[in-house]
Amino acid sequence: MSVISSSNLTISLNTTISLSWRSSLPSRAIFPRPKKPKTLVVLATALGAKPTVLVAEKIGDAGIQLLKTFANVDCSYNLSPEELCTKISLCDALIVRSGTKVTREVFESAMGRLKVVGRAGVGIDNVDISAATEHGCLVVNAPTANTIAAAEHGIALLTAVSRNVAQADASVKAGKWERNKYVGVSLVGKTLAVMGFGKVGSEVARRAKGLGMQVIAHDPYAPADRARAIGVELVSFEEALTTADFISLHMPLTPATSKMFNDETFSRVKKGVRIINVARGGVIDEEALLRALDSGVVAQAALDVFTEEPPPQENKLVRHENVTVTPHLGASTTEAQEGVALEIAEAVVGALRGELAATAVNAPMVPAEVLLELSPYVALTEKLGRLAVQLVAGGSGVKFVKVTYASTRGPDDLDTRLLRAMVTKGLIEPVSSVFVNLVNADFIAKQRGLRLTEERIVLDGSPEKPLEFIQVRIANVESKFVSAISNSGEITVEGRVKDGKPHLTKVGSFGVDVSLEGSIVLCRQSDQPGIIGKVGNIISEENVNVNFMSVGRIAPGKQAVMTIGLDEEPSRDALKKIGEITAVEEFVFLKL
Ligand SMILES: NC(=O)C1=CN([C@@H]2O[C@H](COP(=O)(O)OP(=O)(O)OC[C@H]3O[C@@H](n4cnc5c(N)ncnc54)[C@H](O)[C@@H]3O)[C@@H](O)[C@H]2O)C=CC1
Ligand SMILES: O=C(O)C(=O)COP(=O)(O)O
Repeated sequence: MSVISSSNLTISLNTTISLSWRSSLPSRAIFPRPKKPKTLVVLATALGAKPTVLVAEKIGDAGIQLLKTFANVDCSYNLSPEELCTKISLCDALIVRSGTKVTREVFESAMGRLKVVGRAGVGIDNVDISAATEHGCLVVNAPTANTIAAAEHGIALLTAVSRNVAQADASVKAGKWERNKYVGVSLVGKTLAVMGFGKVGSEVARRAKGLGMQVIAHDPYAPADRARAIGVELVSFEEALTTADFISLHMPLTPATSKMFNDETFSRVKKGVRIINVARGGVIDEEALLRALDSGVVAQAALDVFTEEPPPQENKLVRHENVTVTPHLGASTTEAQEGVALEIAEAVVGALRGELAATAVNAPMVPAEVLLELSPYVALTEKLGRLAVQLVAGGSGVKFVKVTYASTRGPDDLDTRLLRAMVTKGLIEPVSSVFVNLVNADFIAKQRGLRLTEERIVLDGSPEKPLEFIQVRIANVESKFVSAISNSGEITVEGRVKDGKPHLTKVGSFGVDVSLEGSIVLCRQSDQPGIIGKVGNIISEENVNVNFMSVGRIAPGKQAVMTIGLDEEPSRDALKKIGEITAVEEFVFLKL
């Protein structure tokens, strides 16, 4: 049975697919690893006890209510870094805004339990994404619900600086009446440079045009047609700097944008420019801005965000008479906060349920339809990885793995990121204590020096099924089952999906056919009558059920490989007896 709720991508399948759980969970894990049916999960399998979500900063009530329908919700605000690290090992998810630093220490302190960090907002510069990825923790954000609020705040600051609203307000409240001092500048006909033409930047541009401004934008990644559609010209950084009367910042804080506005940039701006920053404090070198304000190069600045928040008391920018400040209020409207809270609660609950989050920051997004179609192949790839690595003789390290996908579909119609992650999971988990999921698969592979390359074979035929067969090959190793080495000198296993179930269809150069469930015995014997009966007897004496059996031979009377699928694990004694059958040349027992 498969269930899909199209609205938010809930998928339940009878197949055994887990992108995150190890076969043996630590006892503190709150979700028991389910038997059947299993759920296609990325991060967790929500059966049994409720997960725990720590909400470390205030979010809208609608989000909290939604979280409570699925999880135990611990709203603990103003935690010190130490308190957060202490609490986190008891939590499956953490929700923060911009005020909490989710550092490497937080992920380390979580000791594997933290499955998802939800950033209730856009900027994820307060979350150590590399550390999250390395720990297999998904990071999701809420990228759309506060766009308008941030754009409106940008416009509020733009109009406030142009008319000295904040300064004049303070002056009147101080008992003064300084009409000549606070003469402003008009916006109409002035040039506004929007730096960062994304969601917020384009909404600011749209509104500024309504105020009669000439709007230009600089954004190396923005599509020109989107700008054209709202009458905005995309220009170079240089042109934006040198022609703008007002500059409004709307790019993310990244290593590339850090201190993008510095002494050198300020030396190129039009004298008397006014700067609005509702993005991130770190995109401006604050000391350089102070110098530019003092020299009159920058006439005024309006800042909602600061390098350090809250800024220290003695911060000269905050106290500067030509600077208008607000305490990171861009997203703070009632409407935006309700929207953000719902957006992040849905993303976090979805992730805990095992859905692939649409707002994932550190994992590839795989659409629901693709996920459903690929699910049996996801199981197949993990199992092929598991089998292949168990065929490696002790002592030989796995470094070079090739995965071949044979499909009638063109490479653009086949997204293999999920399959690749699952091969990595299958290869690494049986021989280590790490757990691998879609988030950390590439990182873990790299860390272990595992080079996994992918290859496509494009077959003729109708592209109804996504894949015909998948082959996993391990090069430069010895095998404990010599017959698993194909003519190319690599351990080779190949599988297909038959009736929705993963099957092993080739080992080395031998064609086999066994359903990949339970465990299997691979056995090479000289092809002669009676062997199947002898092996079958030994297994049945153990009361172990044989679920599948196939024999593939090179030629009559020569060698054959028998593949036996077993529901339970036979005793060592039984395995020894199989090895003692005279015609059996080699055999291996593999757990799936
Ligand atoms: N003050 C506040 O409360 C809020 C602040 N923000 C901040 O506003 C910023 C923008 O948010 P969104 O528009 O939602 O993000 P977005 O991702 O939609 O847009 C960011 C744009 O910046 C562009 N960009 C990246 N590097 C650039 C560079 N070197 N030069 C110019 N453009 C560059 C990107 O191409 C993208 O189009 C983020 O930093 C976010 O954290 C967002 C919401 C509220
Ligand atoms: O969404 C963003 O990037 C913001 O800066 C909003 O931050 P906040 O959630 O208000 O702390």
